[in-house]
Amino acid sequence: MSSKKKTSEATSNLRVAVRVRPMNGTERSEKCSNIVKVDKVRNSVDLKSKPFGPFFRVYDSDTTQNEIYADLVSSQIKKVIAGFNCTVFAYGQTGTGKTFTMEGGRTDAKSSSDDPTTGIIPRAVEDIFEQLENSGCEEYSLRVSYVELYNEELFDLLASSDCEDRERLRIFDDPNKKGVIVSGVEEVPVRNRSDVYKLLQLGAEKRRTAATLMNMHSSRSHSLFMVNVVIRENTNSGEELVKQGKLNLVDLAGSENIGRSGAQGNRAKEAGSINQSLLTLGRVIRSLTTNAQHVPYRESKLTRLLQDSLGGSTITSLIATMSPSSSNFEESQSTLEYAMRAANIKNKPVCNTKVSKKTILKEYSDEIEKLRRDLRAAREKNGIFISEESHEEFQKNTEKVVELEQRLDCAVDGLRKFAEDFTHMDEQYKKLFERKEELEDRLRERLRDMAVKEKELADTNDKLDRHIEAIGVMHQAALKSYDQLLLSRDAAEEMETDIRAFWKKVDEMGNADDRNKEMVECFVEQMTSFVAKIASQSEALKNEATTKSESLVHEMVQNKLQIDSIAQEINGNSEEMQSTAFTTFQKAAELDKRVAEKMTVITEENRQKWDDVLKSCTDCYKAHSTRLDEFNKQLMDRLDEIKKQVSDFTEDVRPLITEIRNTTFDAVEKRVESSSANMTDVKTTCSTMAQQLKALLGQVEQLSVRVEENHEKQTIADQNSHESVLSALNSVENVVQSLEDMAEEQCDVNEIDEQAKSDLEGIDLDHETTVQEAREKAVEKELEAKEVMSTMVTESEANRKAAVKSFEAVSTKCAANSTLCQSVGEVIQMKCQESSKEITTILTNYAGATKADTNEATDAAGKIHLEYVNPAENVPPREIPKYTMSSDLSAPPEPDTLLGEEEDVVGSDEDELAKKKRRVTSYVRRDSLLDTTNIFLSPSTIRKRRENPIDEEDENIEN
Ligand SMILES: Nc1ncnc2c1ncn2[C@@H]1O[C@H](COP(=O)(O)OP(=O)(O)OP(=O)(O)O)[C@@H](O)[C@H]1O
Repeated sequence: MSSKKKTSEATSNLRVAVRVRPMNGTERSEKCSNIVKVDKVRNSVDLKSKPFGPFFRVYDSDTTQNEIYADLVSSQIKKVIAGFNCTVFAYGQTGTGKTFTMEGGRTDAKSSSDDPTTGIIPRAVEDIFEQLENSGCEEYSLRVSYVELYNEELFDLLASSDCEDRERLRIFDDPNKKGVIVSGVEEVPVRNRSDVYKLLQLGAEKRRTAATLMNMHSSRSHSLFMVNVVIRENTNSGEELVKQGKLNLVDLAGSENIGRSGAQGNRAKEAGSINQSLLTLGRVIRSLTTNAQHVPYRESKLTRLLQDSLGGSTITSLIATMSPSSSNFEESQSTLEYAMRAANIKNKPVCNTKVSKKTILKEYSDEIEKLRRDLRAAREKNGIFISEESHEEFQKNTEKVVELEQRLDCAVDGLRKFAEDFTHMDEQYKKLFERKEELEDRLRERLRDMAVKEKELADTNDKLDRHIEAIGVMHQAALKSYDQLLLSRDAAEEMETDIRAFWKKVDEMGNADDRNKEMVECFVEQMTSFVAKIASQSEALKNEATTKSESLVHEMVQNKLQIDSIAQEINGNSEEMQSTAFTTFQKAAELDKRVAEKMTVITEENRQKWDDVLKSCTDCYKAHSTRLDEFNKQLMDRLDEIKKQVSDFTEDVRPLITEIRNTTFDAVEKRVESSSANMTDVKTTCSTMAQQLKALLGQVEQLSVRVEENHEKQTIADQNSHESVLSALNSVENVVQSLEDMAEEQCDVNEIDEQAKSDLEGIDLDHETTVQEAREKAVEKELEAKEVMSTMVTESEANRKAAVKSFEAVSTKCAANSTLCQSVGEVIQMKCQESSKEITTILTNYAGATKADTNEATDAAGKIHLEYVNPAENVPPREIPKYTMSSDLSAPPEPDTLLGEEEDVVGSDEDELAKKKRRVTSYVRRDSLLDTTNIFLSPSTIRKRRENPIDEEDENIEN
């Protein structure tokens, strides 16, 4: 009611979410591209890479209806139940999914579980019911109203009247609140979930839709679905408090480009009206976000209806829907800008406080009374308007009367609804009370039952205590028996073990005796055969040894004879070697001597010849040089003479110059001829000298070959002198050659003659020096050769003497060895004969002794008589002694005697007790009987059986 006090929360921004629907068939067929990217991390949307946001939430085309509801709306339902007013509205371009988001995909759905495309409105109502039930709230009332705003006219979608004559609804400002009152709207009570689906279907049928180019079922109006929740609480003082919350779910008509949507006629008018109201909404949003002084709520009915949701005390969420397609770029951009702006709107949510029933009734009656008064006054006022001028005022007053009447109707209607709600909640309370009574009766009955059961339980506990006591006594007795049995059984076990060991030993001894007897018999047999074998083997050995020793002696005699002959041979050989060596050494000495002498002679001859050759060579060169000098001199004289004649002629007879020239030419020719002749002589002489030198060279080579053949050692020593001789001869040859060359050259030029002469002189000089050096080297080498020879002769003499000495020593040793061979051979022969005799004697003795031994062993083996005593004879029979039996042990007390009489037990309790009794009995029996009869069970087996659950034992016994 108007006078309800409210508690406020902190300021909060409008919660704006953006939802992008999937591409539709038209967009896909037109091959439009996706220009929208949803960033769920940053809660922003990129449109053609331009970012918008951040928003409260962003949902891509894959997001389900359920996800959006759970994420965005569910929390608001809690607030509604807590007493807040909440609004969720969808805004966006036509065909982008506002109706799909708010209402869902199907109109015939029966519940959200039946259809996953179910929208926010049905889910919200379902959720309200669920949350009310879960919160344990028993007294509540839900009313829904559903209106549409079409062409700036408000119509009730739940009114019973037909489509055509639907009554327009009026809106009044609520003087006490920031909102409006919709006069005459149906507020249909909803008692369960399915009611909502029916109402939605009814509303959807009435809502104005039409096919446009953008949407086959385009909503041509804005729709507002309102849920009013009234909750009653009863205080301890018996006061009734009422709490109210309201949920507005708004599906706006889509903003549209009339050109693109193809709207014409009525459709174009609708679109214009839709765009107009959306424009006003935009202006309101802008004013709210720019802190403008005036907010134009009153400019459209839409903004009047949403006044409290925009900048008021309502908790508001806006879902901006958009297409991903490039074809809707501009509309999408405008939607996102709109959403960005709306996100800045600040609301101050206020919680409606709980008001008592009395207060509400008083408020209603006060308001109705006031309205009646006002109405009366207005009607009375109408009665006094008589003049024409006051007609306008009359008109105004009439309107006021009508408004007051409607307000009064509203207030009365409100009171009626309140009374209805209360009646409904009273009914709920009555039902609750009845249920409570019923529950209390049941509780009392249960308590009575419980008292009886407690008594029975106490009795049973007593019995159980006695049972437990009895079981304890039996258990002690059984334990005692068990301990006794264990002791007896341990003793018996020990004895049994001893007896078994004894019998085992007796058996083992018998077996061992059998085996020993067999072994001794076998041994005697083996010994006998062994002795016989030994005897025969020793006889054979004796015979074989005799044969072998005789053959050995024979072989030794042969060997001795061979050694004798070898010794004699050594003797002969040593003598022969001695004489041969002597002769050889003598020959070698002589040879050495002869070689030395011969070498000396050859060397001497060689030197002599070499000297002669060199001397003749020197002489020859000297003579040649002299003759060359003379020739040169003659040549020069004659040239001087010619020169003189030529100069005389030139001076005396110039006209005869030609003749003189000819004469001179002739003279020159002659001189050249004579020079040629001289040259030929010189050449001949030179070639003769060369031949002589070559012959000498041949002799020298022969000599050197001989020297090489005679003595190899001398060759090494002479090698150096031979090489020097060869080099000297080479240089002589070179000189001869150069002399020949020079002689030829001299024919042409006097200067060359001069040069040749001086060269020749130089060569002569060199030659002499070389010859002299060669001579000196030859003398040196000869001395060296002689020295080597004498050293060699001395060494060979010494060697020879040493060799003779060693030969003598060797031959002496050979003779001694030969003698030793002979004597050793004789000793071997003698020893062999002796050994042979001894071996024969030993073997004879051994054979005799072996025979005696074997006879003795055979006798001894024959004398062995084995005695066999059976250990199993004369021993007590194999019987296990008898041990203490269960009858000798003190029997455990019977459980019946311990438990006493059970006459007072009846019915099923008797069965129960009998069962327990049986279990105890079986337990005792099992412990006493099983343990005593199976005396040879191992302690671990018995322990295991004791530890088995009684029920299992029971089963075994019963089986
Ligand atoms: N998220 C979605 N997933 C699947 N289909 C969708 C989705 N959103 C919208 N649609 C489909 O797109 C079509 C248009 O959606 P809807 O009628 O809800 O748009 P609108 O915004 O209410 O349009 P108008 O403003 O013209 O009434 C429908 O067929 C609907 O089923």
